[in-house]
Amino acid sequence: MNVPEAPPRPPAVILAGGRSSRMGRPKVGLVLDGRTLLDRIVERLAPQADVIALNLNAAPGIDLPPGLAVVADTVPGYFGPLAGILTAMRHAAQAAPHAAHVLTVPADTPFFPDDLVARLSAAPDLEGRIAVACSDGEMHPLFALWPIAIADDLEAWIRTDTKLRARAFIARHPSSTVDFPMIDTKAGPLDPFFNINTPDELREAEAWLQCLKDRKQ
Ligand SMILES: Nc1nc2c(ncn2[C@@H]2O[C@H](COP(=O)(O)OP(=O)(O)OP(=O)(O)O)[C@@H](O)[C@H]2O)c(=O)[nH]1
Ligand SMILES: [Mg+2]
Repeated sequence: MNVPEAPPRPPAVILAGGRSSRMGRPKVGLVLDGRTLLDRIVERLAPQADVIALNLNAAPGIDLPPGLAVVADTVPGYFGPLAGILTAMRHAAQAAPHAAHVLTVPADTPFFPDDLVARLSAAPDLEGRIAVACSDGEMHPLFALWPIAIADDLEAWIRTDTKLRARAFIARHPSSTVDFPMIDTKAGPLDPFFNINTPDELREAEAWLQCLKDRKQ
């Protein structure tokens, strides 16, 4: 019997290298219903990814799980999320030398889909292509599979471009967008890529989490 082969799980890097200035403290350590965001992200990522690393440029303010590699930006200076993506590519080239793509997910988005990798990696003609998530008509450039081979181009872009928009970088390369559905809850549709940037959004996330729990009962 031919059992279809599962696609290889990519190396993954959790992006948490920003300043968290709107929140006022590192977002990885925020507690949502008794568990840190980092815990929640790692739990959701673990079945989908091969090796997992955490991109950080400052102390996280919490104890990190043992075995989680921590990588600071390879081009220091807070050049934005693209610097974290470059760091992810450089790290993956070392930590998973046979991988063609690296997955990135930001640390502040606790409800991201548990079939993120399955669906991104099913994008047609993936070789050499960026596969990026999208919901409700909006692209989420930090949820993507990135060809590791474009690291040098990204580094040159970071060193020369002034705006450093992830969408503009994606437009330089072949890419596919993969659409993810909203999650139905009794309070209305929840975007699985809802992200937490402010204390108000942390409270909102608590409310959404309750809706998700009610949904399971
Ligand atoms: N490596 C790296 N990641 C960054 C940088 N700036 C933002 N990010 C990451 O990009 C993602 C989206 O950024 P934001 O949601 O704005 O997070 P932030 O920059 O920490 O928060 P603010 O300072 O409030 O804007 C988060 O996962 C950040 O950690 C950076 O300079 N370097
Ligand atoms: Mg954010």
